This record gives sequence, structure tokens and C-alpha cells, in this order.
Amino acid sequence: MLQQVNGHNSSPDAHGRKRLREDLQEFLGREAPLHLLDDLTKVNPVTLETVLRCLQARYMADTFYTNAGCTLVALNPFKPVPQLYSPELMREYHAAPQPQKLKPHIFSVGEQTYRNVKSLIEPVNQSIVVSGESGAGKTWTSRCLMKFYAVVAASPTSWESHKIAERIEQRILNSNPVMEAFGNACTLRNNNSSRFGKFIQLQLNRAQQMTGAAVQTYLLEKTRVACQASSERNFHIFYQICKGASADERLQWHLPEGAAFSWLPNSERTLEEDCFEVTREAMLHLGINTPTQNNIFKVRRTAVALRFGRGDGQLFS
Ligand SMILES: Nc1ncnc2c1ncn2[C@@H]1O[C@H](COP(=O)(O)OP(=O)(O)OP(=O)(O)O)[C@@H](O)[C@H]1O
Repeated sequence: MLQQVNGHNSSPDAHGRKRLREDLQEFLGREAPLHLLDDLTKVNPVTLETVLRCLQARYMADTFYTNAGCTLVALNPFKPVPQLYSPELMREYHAAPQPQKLKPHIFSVGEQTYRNVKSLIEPVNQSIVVSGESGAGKTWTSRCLMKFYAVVAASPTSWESHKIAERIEQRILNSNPVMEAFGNACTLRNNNSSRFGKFIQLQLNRAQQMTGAAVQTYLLEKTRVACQASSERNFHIFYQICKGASADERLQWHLPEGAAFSWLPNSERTLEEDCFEVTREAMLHLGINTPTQNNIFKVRRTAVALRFGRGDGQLFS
């Protein structure tokens, strides 16, 4: 609710409305381009229109991050912007004397949080809340943060500890494809929508090096296994298995080539998330060996679920 505009009380009288309109016009007609406003707290008057116009101008100028005080607003570019996430840029934010003075970026949030842990005499846990509607870019942002910490929170001196740190980083990053295979699905709004909530904990030692991670998941949308809205799909893993299993595995898992399953709609759509190999490789890096993986994939319940969902309602022998 708008309470104050340029120091004037925004009472709904005619005079107040006139002043607000004038302020709005002055703001929108000013010479300084809107896309240069890197903090929404500088937008004045604060109205839905001025905030959206500012974000729109920044989006048009390929500027996808804007501060709003101590909050960062991230716009989904819906296109690859590799230069925005390069290791060089991560190091620049990490090395900056005052990262908050650099352009708004998720790395700036990551670095400030990292420094908050570092600068305290007794380390205190720090949290970053990533929120937004479906498709806004939460998963992407969390992945960026994990990659950022994998780079900045790993600079041990000895070669041996460097190798250990590298293994931990790889494991942390490899948890993403596995979690996404089992917990993400293609929806109307997002081809790779997380159908669960997660709390990711990154653990640092006293030297602020990453020593491990824990992921707690909750509220998995289990009903999706048996019931999907039209134009949506089941969890990625089912399509990965059906599309990527070898002839031997098909035999073991009772999955005939080309069989159609009513619980796996829209399987003719090919998504980059359909790659079984990526999931298997990531599981291997997480320490889940091939026999254990096979046990997971042939889990009776999975097979039974798929079989019951066969178009004609018949079970395979
Ligand atoms: N910063 C970015 N740069 C490039 N592409 C992005 C970025 N953020 C998001 N995307 C694209 O938008 C898609 C949707 O983003 P993401 O899966 O992170 O949304 P989400 O908020 O986690 O959605 P959900 O709540 O449905 O899981 C991504 O698959 C990616 O293609």
C-alpha cells in the first residue's frame, strides 16, 4: 500500500492524486534512462507502473538483476547469457573490496553472505531465500549459487586437500541432475519445473572451505505419477528410462521398445532433460554405483506404476 509519495501523504483526495500524477510524469519523462536505475528504492514515486517500467527498461537493456534494498530481483532472460555466469565474473565478485558496489548480481548476494560467515568471530549460519512463481528461475539461481560457492569456497593450499575439495564440489553440483530427474517435470509454465521444495545446506569448515552439503526435500507432488494435466508430463526419470535404457535393461525392467504408457503422456516431446546418461553419470559421481542404480531403476513399484498405466490397461507378463 502506497503511504508516502515524495514526502506527500497519498490521501485519496483530488490534490493528492494530481501530485502523484505529476510526480509520475516527471519520473517517467526524466532525462536519465530508466535502465540505469540499479536499485528499486531509487524509484520515486513507488507505484506498480514505475517499478515495472524500470524493470522492463532494464530487461530491454539485457540487465537482468536489480537491487531492491537488501533484496535482489532477478528477471528470467529466457535465453542463455553465458558471460553473466563465467568463472571470471565469479572471481571478480569474490575479489571485489565491496561487492555490493558492483552491478547487482546473484554473485554479489552470494559473496556478501559468504563474507558474513567469514567476518564474524563466531561463525553464524547464513540463509538465502530464493522465491518466485513457477518458471521465475529459482532452480537456476540456486544452481548459480552452488556453482559460485564451489569456486570461491574451495581454495585449499595442498594438492591433496585440493583434490578432496574438488570431489566435494563435484558431488554437490552432481546432486542437481539427480534431484531434477526424480523431482522435476515438464509443466505448462516450465519444461523443468521442480515439483518439490528443497532446503539446501552448504557446510563450511572454519577456514570457510566447503566440506559438504545436505539437501532436505519436502512436499513432492506424488500425485503426478498417476495424474498429469493435459499438455504436462510425468517426472523426467520415467521418460529417461523409457528413452535411454539399453536393450538388456529393457529386458530386465520389462520395458518393451516403443511401448506406450498412458501415465507417460507427451513422450513424443524431446526435452534436454530427457537424457538418461546425464542422470546415471551424476549418480555415479555421487557414489551410487551401477548395480545400485539398476536396483533403483527396476524397483518393483516403478515398473508396476508404469505397467498399470499402459494405454490398454493390460499388464506385461
Ligand atoms: N538466469 C537465467 N539465465 C538463463 N536462463 C534462465 C535463467 N533463469 C531461468 N532461466 C530459464 O528459465 C527456465 C525456468 O527456470 P527455473 O526452472 O529455474 O524456474 P523455477 O522458478 O525453479 O520454476 P519451478 O518453480 O517451476 O521449479 C530454466 O529452465 C531456464 O531455461
